[in-house]
Amino acid sequence: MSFRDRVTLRDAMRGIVEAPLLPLVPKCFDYVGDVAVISIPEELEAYRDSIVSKILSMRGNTRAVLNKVSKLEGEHRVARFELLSGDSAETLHRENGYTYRMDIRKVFFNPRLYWERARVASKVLPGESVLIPFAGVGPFVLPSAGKGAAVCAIEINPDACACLKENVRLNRLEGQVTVIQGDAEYILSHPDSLTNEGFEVPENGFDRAIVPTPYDMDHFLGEVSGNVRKEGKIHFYTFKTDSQILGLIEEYGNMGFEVEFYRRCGNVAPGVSRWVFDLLKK
Ligand SMILES: C[S@@+](CC[C@H](N)C(=O)[O-])C[C@H]1O[C@@H](n2cnc3c(N)ncnc32)[C@H](O)[C@@H]1O
Repeated sequence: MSFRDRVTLRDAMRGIVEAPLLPLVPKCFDYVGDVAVISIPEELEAYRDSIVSKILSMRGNTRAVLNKVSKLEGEHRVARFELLSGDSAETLHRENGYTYRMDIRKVFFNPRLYWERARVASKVLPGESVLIPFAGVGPFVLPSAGKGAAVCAIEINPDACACLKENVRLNRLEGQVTVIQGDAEYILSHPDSLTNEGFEVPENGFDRAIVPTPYDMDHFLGEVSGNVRKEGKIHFYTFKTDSQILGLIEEYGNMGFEVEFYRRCGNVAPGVSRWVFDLLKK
């Protein structure tokens, strides 16, 4: 069956949900491991059970269904969910050859970014030192370590940190990853704290930084840059409208970076997209 032939959830609910409400049924939903994750609009409250039954019938091994009831919230960037089916939302998710244990009710994870993460990991070279602040459960960390880099990962959410440590073990990458729980802004402005945690910072700075920046933390680029060596690389994620991009390229040039590549990696709000910039520090 080709992608075009695939039956969407909305198609599958035709004849079950009354016609005027059908456009409100999401066309698709995500899987994190064997947990299906959907956002059911309030107007479809009366159809929740039938939507859940349909989702469970669409893929045989679905163990739980989560309904996302809020946007990402707070410093940890975690949404609120209702468990509509199943006993637990803890799962093992496979991405780009690595296994991640997590419960997305406690940690941030977006399965749609798998291609972008593979793209960035493909740039990492064996023996590099790589800094990854805002590391989450490790989707940039494990593939970088798997390429033979020495990775320093910083994450503030204790639940995400615990998952990240377990995921490093699960994928047998213990020798190559140092996980530090704490505020990346504080830690990078006090480089001694990296050494105190057992990470040997290269004398001239990291070879590479991968920065999945949360909203409103663009100022963090300066902090990261101070920890990256001259001619080192920074993969910087930021949320912007199309009209802001040209100005941003100029701004990065003025900050002493060469923009080697940039691309949009998904919409996050009307008119606003997540962008990645591959920067070379001059
Ligand atoms: C957008 S998520 C990205 C997570 C992960 N890199 C991924 O792609 O799945 C941002 C992460 O940064 C963490 N975070 C937010 N503020 C932080 C801070 N000041 N220091 C360290 N981590 C922080 C959040 O807990 C969250 O896990």
